[in-house]
Amino acid sequence: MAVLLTASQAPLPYLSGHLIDQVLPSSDSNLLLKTVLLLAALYCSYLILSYVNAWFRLRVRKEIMIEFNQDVIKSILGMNYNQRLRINNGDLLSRVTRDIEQFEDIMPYGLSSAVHHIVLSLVLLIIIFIMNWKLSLILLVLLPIAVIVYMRFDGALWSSSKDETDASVRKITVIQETIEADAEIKLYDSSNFFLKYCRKAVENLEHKRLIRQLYDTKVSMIIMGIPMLAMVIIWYLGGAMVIEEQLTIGLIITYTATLNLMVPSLIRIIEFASSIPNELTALMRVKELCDLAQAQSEPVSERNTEPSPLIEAMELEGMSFSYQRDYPLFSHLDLAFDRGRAHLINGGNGAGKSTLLTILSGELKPQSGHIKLDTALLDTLSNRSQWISMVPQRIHIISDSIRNNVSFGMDIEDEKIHSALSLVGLDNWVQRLEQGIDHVIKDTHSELSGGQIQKLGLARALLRDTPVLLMDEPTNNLDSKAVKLLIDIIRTQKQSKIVVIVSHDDRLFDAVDRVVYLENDSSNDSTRVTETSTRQGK
Ligand SMILES: Nc1ncnc2c1ncn2[C@@H]1O[C@H](COP(=O)(O)OP(=O)(O)OP(=O)(O)O)[C@@H](O)[C@H]1O
Repeated sequence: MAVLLTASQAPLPYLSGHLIDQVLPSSDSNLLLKTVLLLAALYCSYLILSYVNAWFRLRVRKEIMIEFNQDVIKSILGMNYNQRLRINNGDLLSRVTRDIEQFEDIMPYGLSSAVHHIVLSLVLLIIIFIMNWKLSLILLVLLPIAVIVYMRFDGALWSSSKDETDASVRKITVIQETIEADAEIKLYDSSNFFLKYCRKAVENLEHKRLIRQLYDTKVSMIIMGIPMLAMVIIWYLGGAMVIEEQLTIGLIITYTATLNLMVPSLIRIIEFASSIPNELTALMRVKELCDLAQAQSEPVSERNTEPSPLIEAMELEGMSFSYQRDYPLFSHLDLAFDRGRAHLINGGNGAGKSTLLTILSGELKPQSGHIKLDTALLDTLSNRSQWISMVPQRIHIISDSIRNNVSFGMDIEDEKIHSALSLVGLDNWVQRLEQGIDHVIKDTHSELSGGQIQKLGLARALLRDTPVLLMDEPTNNLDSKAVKLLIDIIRTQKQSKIVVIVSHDDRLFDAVDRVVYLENDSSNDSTRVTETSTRQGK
């Protein structure tokens, strides 16, 4: 369809020249006016055709890009924690967001645009060749020169724009780091150092920007200059041919109109050709990511009998795990957590507490051993979220309503959301908001306090009401009133659930029944459970 539309646009310059040639010899000014009006109508129809063509291509692109982005997100979500660790989450994020925008030209929309320009240029060339091959040869010689010059500048433009992007990312990072380190900058009186640090980044960016904009100007001069040169040559040679009666004025008009149509198309074709290597690299990187997700997402082989909702115990059997091949963090660890007690995991920094909790949640897979919920193996359960909920150390708030932040995809009645919010002490805050739980958190960084974020994460986990509740440093950012609420929550929850908490906070000791100490074993570098104390929780 797009090719047909394009091909129908190409004879326009010829038609205009031909009509002028019919009119001029008659010296009839009325006929001239009519012909010019007819030409104006033809040009209008050309513009309308161009619009329809673009509309058609954009519709196709919309459908394809929605599906494509969905597939990429699905692949990313299909990755398990271990795969993400291998790729490195930060890298994953920047790779996908940058790459996915980069290869639009080689997606069908971009391809159809390239095909449009190639077809248009080819048909135009064929028509003018049929009209006069001598003059067309001049165009054929000039155009490759234009292409070579343009590509020379386009390459430089591309690398300078890349330099500018890098410099811009660096500047943002520096400013972000300065904001984040604010307290320490003031504490260590290092404002001057940071001012210099920022100045250097901005100077670098501005320098790169200057170079790029100068290149930009040169390129646009060339883009304008080459067709102008071609036009002058056509007028001179064509004029001479008109004097010798080898050519008509209408044909010169045809040539200039052809040139005007062809130059933008040729530039687009060159841009397309020069961007292909980068776009292919971006596409391959996204494909590699999707393949990795598909190849490594371990299929749930044998489905196990699901445990009863009232799980008695969660057990680790001979569990070994290491982030780096030769440095095992856990070696053949056996550990059990039973229902009716709150278990606190304590120990030094880096002992592996958060890792252990992530393994218990099923997010991180140990290299060997099993995690069992009663007799059922955790990694064979069809729906982990039905059994386990977790308050992680870093809670992610999305720019959406409080309702969606707490329900997080669950279809749940307002009443339950309100009662979870009230359990964690957020009810007064929500009541003060005009929209209540429908209040949209626009700026997740500045609108909420650290404590509110922590409480939202807690409400999110409690709402799930699963037989296993895991919490990683749940007292983070909580004031003493909120810690008391949390202690009440732990005492209530442990009656019907397995509650495992990782914390350094002494205030939680009274709320738990058992403390498991993790300690680094210097003899083999792995972690061992050095003490398991049973205490009387209240
Ligand atoms: N993604 C990772 N890649 C490689 N090593 C990691 C990763 N996450 C944690 N580690 C390492 O594993 C060890 C245990 O980390 P973990 O965060 O589980 O300790 P922790 O006991 O929770 O520490 P803290 O009390 O400081 O929070 C540390 O040596 C840490 O450097």
